[in-house]
Amino acid sequence: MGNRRNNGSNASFAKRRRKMKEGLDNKNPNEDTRSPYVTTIRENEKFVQYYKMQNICPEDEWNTFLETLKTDLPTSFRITASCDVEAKLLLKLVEGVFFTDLLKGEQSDEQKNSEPFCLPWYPQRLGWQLKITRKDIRGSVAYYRLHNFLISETGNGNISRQETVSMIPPLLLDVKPSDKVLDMCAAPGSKTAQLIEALYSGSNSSVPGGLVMANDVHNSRCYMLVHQAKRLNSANVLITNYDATVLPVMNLDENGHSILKFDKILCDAPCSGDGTLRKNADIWTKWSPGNANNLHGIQFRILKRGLELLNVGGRLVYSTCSFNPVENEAVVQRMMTEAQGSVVIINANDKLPGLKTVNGLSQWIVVSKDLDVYKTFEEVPEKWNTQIRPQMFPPKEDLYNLNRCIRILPHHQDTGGFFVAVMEKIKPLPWEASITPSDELVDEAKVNNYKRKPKKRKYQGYREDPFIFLTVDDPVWPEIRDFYELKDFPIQCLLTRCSVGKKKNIYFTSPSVKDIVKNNQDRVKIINTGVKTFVRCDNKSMECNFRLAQEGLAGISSYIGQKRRLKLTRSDLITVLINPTVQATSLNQATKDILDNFGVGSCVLNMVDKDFPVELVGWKGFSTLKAYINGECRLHYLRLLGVDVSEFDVNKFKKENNDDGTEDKNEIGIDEAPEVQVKEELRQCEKLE
Ligand SMILES: C[S@@+](CC[C@H](N)C(=O)[O-])C[C@H]1O[C@@H](n2cnc3c(N)ncnc32)[C@H](O)[C@@H]1O
Repeated sequence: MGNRRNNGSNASFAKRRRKMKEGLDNKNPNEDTRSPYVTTIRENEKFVQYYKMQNICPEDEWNTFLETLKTDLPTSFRITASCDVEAKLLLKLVEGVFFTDLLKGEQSDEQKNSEPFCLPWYPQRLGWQLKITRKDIRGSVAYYRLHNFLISETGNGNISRQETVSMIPPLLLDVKPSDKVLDMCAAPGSKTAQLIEALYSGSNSSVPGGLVMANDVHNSRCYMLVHQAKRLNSANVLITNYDATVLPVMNLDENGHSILKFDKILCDAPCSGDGTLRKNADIWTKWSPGNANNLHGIQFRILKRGLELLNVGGRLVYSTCSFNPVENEAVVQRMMTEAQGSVVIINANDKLPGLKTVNGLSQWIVVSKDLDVYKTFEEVPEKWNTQIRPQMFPPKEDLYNLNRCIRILPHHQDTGGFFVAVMEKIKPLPWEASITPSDELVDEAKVNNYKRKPKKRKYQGYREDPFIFLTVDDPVWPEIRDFYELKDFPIQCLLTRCSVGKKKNIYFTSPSVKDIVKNNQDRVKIINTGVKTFVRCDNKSMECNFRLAQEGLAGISSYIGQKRRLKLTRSDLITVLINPTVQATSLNQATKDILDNFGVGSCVLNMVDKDFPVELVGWKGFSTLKAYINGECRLHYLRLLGVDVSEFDVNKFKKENNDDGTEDKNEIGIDEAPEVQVKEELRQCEKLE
């Protein structure tokens, strides 16, 4: 258990064998030169003593709890819920093609041990767990197809590989399409992705009314959020870079008369992370009770700011991946004391039927980093007074229903550990009652001025380009509007990041996000927003200098007229998806006839099917048609259309064993940018003439 081999896979062995053949390496291939196993120590006496005293786990389960913590974490993933139709089709594939062999019929021992199972509490059967680890999947011949599928669909945002317990907090927030949602400590963003998906799931609009603001204090980690948001192609997301304890309020108008308060807030606080011991085994050696004491203060301040930014009637979920009551119940209790009845803890236990949890604690112990136990703050020696605070101690009686919080223990469902509290704000916080929106801004300005005086703050990370919104008199607008026959288009929702020179990419944001960015970008550090929608492609054969981008198509499709739309049959669409470029003559006669009179350039390819409507960006050449989408997206739609794409799968095990170095993969994807292709066609026509 817990063995890690440094750089010693079969793959590297096979590679070396090949190199030998070529005379590049004169080592004996039969000699195992791999470095020895490095054993990770999964023991910590203080951890055992501490948590036994804390009673986080029933006594008779303690040994199983501890033994489970020492094992590797199984793999889990979930299917993206944004689009119900696609989610159902993907689920059918997962349960069919990928899991049939594992669920029934002939099974190897390897497969028997790794049976996948559906997480009973995850809606619509979209959450899955396998009994084997990610490393096992990567290293298993039986699983290469599933592994390839997961990677391929993850890249395009159709599947998310996410730890099982991490899926819980966003579900408990119960996000609706119209909700304004804040994710305070969001990076790397697996929960943010779930929150974004929830906006779309059940919405009857491709641009829901709500939004997700994802924030993180670390500039570099904010770019992980940009990556997450990009996978989901949402116009309803903005990413900010702030210390969540002083997250500024957002103006909704120029004068600051109206400010943004959120309906749902996720406060997934930074924590000591001992719930992730199965994944991050190095925590075993670093673990100390002092870590939790040091984090309690910031966790409390983040939670407090969250509740300040929450609407009355709104819901906040506080979560950590730590077992420690000092980071969990003690933080919640401290907040409840300050909130003086304006916040209630609601029962998280019955919200996800099938999820096994234990109730939050109402009693716990507070210790020094040396494990000295203190019953009251008065007993704490002065030297620990900055680390151990009076508010960390448990209440004499549980006035706030701390037992309604939940803890997930690893041995109950073969997962990581987690803590969640669901809170609702039922009236303004005591110190909010007399504050008007403009007071909040004035107060904030005072805080900022005060902060700036002693030390000029250095700008952290990249300086972002401004977000420049288009207006009706923008010179590029008429050509875009006319070419795509855009009707009643909210042009004020289009933006660029180019302050000088030609506009390159044009992004689309939802109206709600637009208002926030416009009214705050001068005072708040916004890292990213908008989904790429129009891209400059200077091509003389096309009447407009901007092509459509697949990423933004869903958001603007309803405004696009018929002139640039092409209806395809199912078989036409499959042909276009399989081949990088298709001659019009190889399509259905009716499609070919339409194509004869269809102008060159960017267009929308529609497969009109009541069960599975598909809409893709295409490119009409002089006599050709192609889908202007990436290779993974092609594979995704081919899979959903029921085409067997296994010929495009790379069997890395087989590939490694090919002594001649040949690959077994058929490539799929765009071979050349359509504009290059058109130029080539033009040259060919000129030659013929
Ligand atoms: C537990 S992780 C969040 C995981 C994330 N919610 C997810 O599901 O992918 C905590 C995050 O909080 C961020 N963080 C730490 N201190 C913060 C602060 N004062 N304000 C905002 N974010 C903070 C860290 O950079 C880290 O990304």
